[in-house]
Amino acid sequence: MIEVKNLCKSFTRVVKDESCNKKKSKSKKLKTKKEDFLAVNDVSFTANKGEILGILGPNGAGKTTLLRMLGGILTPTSGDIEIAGYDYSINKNLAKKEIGYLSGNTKLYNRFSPRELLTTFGNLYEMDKKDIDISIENVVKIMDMEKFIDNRIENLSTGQTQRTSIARCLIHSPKIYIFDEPTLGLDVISSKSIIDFMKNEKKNGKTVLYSTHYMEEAETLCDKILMIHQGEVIAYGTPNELKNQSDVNNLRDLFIKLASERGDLVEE
Ligand SMILES: Nc1ncnc2c1ncn2[C@@H]1O[C@H](COP(=O)(O)OP(=O)(O)OP(=O)(O)O)[C@@H](O)[C@H]1O
Repeated sequence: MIEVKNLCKSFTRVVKDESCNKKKSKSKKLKTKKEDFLAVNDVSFTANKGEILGILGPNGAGKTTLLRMLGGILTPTSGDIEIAGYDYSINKNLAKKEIGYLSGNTKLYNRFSPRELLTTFGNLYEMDKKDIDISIENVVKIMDMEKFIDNRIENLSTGQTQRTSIARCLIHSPKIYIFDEPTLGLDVISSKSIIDFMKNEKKNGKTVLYSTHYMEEAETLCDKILMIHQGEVIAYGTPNELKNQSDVNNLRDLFIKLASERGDLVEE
């Protein structure tokens, strides 16, 4: 289970300093200043055992920042995270062992084969050799990797590479999966194997958190949806609850409606 309360992350960014640039100055150099902004603003939700929670939002909404905090890669500015019963602020390392985290830009070692990669990660998780071999056999079946398990990663297709990335997250049998856009850019067959995997793991009582731009995919797959926009939660509930509350036919229409109500969609 994942429980997140009032999570915030602020970054500092460099912006144009309008007050200086308006003044007449001999220097043509653009004046800039540093400014804090909230990429994730007061986000709270719960994802239970056997649930798939979809995180939806447009580019720059804060999905990756949120998932990176949950994956232990970024430290929150404020708020609380509990993962599989571990409070992140106290037991971060124990919590991280329960997570399989797939980032949007995971880089694999090109000269390794998937088998070598999985063995390396099994060793990093301090698994016994016997357990690593059993786990690889299992993961290869789940992700349908028999045909390419001993090929060099640099020679794999995009779908095969993505399946290898996901296999890397499974090797230590985590209770929780955090996947950042796992189906991005994949053909229907590769997407289907990843979606089937998520459905199966849900049946096995795992918690799956995944971000996507594909609203139709999330609508059919997810038990709950967290829609975020400019770092804030704009909708949270089951797909049916959300559609009924706003009297729309699908999540895409819901997003457009909510963003327009906030004045964030401009007609061309
Ligand atoms: N390390 C950083 N420093 C400064 N700003 C950052 C940093 N990481 C992300 N941001 C900013 O935070 C905001 C949220 O970015 P984030 O990558 O979380 O969005 P996203 O929803 O994952 O977008 P996409 O769908 O395009 O991947 C953006 O404005 C981004 O530019």
